[in-house]
Amino acid sequence: MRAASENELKLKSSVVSIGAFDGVHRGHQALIRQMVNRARELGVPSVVYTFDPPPRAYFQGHRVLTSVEEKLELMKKLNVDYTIAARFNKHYALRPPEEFIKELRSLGTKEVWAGRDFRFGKGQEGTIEMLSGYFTVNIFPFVTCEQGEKISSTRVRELLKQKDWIKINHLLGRTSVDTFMSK
Ligand SMILES: Cc1cc2nc3c(=O)[nH]c(=O)nc-3n(C[C@H](O)[C@H](O)[C@H](O)COP(=O)(O)O)c2cc1C
Ligand SMILES: Nc1ncnc2c1ncn2[C@@H]1O[C@H](COP(=O)(O)OP(=O)(O)OP(=O)(O)O)[C@@H](O)[C@H]1O
Repeated sequence: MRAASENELKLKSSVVSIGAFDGVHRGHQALIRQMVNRARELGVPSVVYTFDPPPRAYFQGHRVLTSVEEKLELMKKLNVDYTIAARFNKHYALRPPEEFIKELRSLGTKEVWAGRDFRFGKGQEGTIEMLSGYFTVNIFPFVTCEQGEKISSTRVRELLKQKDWIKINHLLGRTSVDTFMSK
């Protein structure tokens, strides 16, 4: 797997998932596995397009669950071919959805895999509907925990405040104490 900044990577074809993926929790993992399987099926590279820092950390000062280095490692374990970690700053956040779509086209994007709440571009103006005008967009169903609640980075952050390691590990699908104890 290779890491790249935005605009550097050009591909003839690919299947792509885009998101903050902070925590790389079980919901993210399931979505990415599905995207990787689909890329294999089509015989094209799989791409995760993520952000450093996560947009919520940038705008709302939320605690970052996964460093960019750890995220790259986790994507490698999920057999992702390319992970793009775009530097999310003032300039980047102002990019209109059309510009982001242009960038996705330069990745030869054949299919996008995302959850139904996915938004992108300046002021979150970009929608799944807009994306569907350019690419085949597949909506992946939300993975929930036993209580039926959607697994989310937000939920992991809440549990972190309560130091509920058992639930955190359950939502992440891995042991996390070492990672978070040091922060
Ligand atoms: C080019 C670009 C510009 C963005 N600008 C904003 C913004 O102005 N405000 C905002 O809240 N989020 C912005 N975002 C972040 C998205 O709303 C969203 O968090 C991101 O696409 C990741 O999706 P996810 O939240 O489902 O992980 C931007 C994303 C992209 C790709
Ligand atoms: N539980 C889940 N099951 C399947 N897909 C998910 C799940 N949670 C998020 N996704 C998808 O993963 C991508 C990245 O999502 P994102 O990083 O915003 O995760 P999140 O857990 O919803 O974060 P936050 O709680 O900060 O909003 C999006 O396409 C989103 O729809």
